[in-house]
Amino acid sequence: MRVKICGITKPEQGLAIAQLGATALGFICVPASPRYISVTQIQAIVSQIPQHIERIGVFANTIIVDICQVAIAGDLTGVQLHGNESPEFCMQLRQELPPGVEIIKALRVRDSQALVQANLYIDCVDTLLLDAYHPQILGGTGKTLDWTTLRQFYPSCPWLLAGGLTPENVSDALNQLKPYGIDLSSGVERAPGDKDLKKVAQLFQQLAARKTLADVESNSKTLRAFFAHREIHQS
Ligand SMILES: O=C(O)c1ccccc1N[C@@H]1O[C@H](COP(=O)(O)O)[C@@H](O)[C@H]1O
Repeated sequence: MRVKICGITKPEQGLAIAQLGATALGFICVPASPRYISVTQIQAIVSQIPQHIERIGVFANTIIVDICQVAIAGDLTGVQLHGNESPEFCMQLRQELPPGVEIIKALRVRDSQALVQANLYIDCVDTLLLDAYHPQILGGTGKTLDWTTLRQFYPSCPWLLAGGLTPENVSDALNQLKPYGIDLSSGVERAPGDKDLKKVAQLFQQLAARKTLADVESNSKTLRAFFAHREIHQS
């Protein structure tokens, strides 16, 4: 599963989080956010982490030329659009970004209308991300989504679940939904931009425990099928 830890501001925390198992690190490029970092700070973090870790810049209502400049200078593998970017904007951005840079469109889910809106983006982005709606704050709110409204959400492109995920509630969320990946920020923090490595470790322990359980279930299913098959052929 893809696991993005967002709002990294310190190189040593970025490296530790990558070593704990994150597949992607997120950098907030939204000046109003308490987690905002400059492209120079992004470069300092990126220089410390292994090349296979995805590097996602988070933008909101930023002009295309500025997104591209940060994507290139920061050696980003993807950009996350967390504002009111239209499908046309995403298509235009695709033309301007270096080839292979992932476009993730975040939708802040206020009601089921947001899920209808998601369909409009499927052909112009690589991945969707669903976050909670907050009237004043764009992201990093710690608010959870109403997961029951997402049970029928099966878009034809990969999607990430975000919004108030924590080591405590991640299992509950994944028992209800089957996203392609998850994205956490404030749920693994001591303060905005200051990640709590103990919480990050707890998160990966939870995910590992779920994987072990799934492996055991799948092995016992295989064994049951094997013995059933043998019984038929021996009788
Ligand atoms: O984290 C921020 O400060 C932020 C600011 C502006 C846009 C997006 C932001 N973060 C994104 O918010 C979600 C969920 O965060 P949380 O887990 O509920 O704290 C995540 O996708 C971040 O990329």
